[in-house]
Amino acid sequence: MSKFKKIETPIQDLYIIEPTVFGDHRGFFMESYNQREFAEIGMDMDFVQDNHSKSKKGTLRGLHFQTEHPQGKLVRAIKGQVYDVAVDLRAGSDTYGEYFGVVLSEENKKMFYIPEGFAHGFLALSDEAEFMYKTTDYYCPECDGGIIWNDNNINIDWPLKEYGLTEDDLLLSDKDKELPTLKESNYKF
Ligand SMILES: Cc1cn([C@H]2C[C@H](O)[C@@H](COP(=O)(O)OP(=O)(O)O[C@H]3O[C@@H](C)C(=O)[C@@H](O)[C@H]3O)O2)c(=O)[nH]c1=O
Repeated sequence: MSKFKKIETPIQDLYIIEPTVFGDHRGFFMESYNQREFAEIGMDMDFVQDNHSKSKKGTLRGLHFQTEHPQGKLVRAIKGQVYDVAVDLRAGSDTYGEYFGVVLSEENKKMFYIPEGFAHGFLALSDEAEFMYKTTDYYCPECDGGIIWNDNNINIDWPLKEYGLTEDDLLLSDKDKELPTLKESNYKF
């Protein structure tokens, strides 16, 4: 049996992955990725890049995708917690324009697999949040695509109030403040 548990979400091909955590008097050990064990649960992809970012509470990064060289992403929080969101942008998908969000934290150790064809973003919920992820294709700055975080039609229920945040507290990059709505961009993979 695989060391990784694959949990379905309401959106096809979008999965939460739970690792097996071995705790003892020293702390814990877990495999955060194992190609063979992932293949056992039907997740047979090749990762080529690992990323690590640190964010202050209220930082919102997203919603991002690459138009060419789309990236599948295996994401997790290694410090603090984030609300992580994927938006389905696959042409012909029954759930096109719909999102699914999940809290990923240092404590719950959940991972989220976001396949190619989705926009991705997250909100840092703890004073500091460190985020690590693997990607199936390389970073391509000239392929940058994105959708604005508060798109009315996608209507993401970002958990601001629950974490003592207001919209005024949000920290966004200049680039992310200027992203179009899904309607404006009409992007489909
Ligand atoms: C994403 C990325 C950025 N960079 C550089 C470019 C820039 O100078 C600096 C910060 O880049 P950004 O502002 O785009 O970083 P950020 O806003 O954290 O972008 C990331 O957001 C999350 C939600 C994702 O899903 C990722 O795929 C990626 O788009 O890091 C790389 O060198 N390699 C990379 O893979």
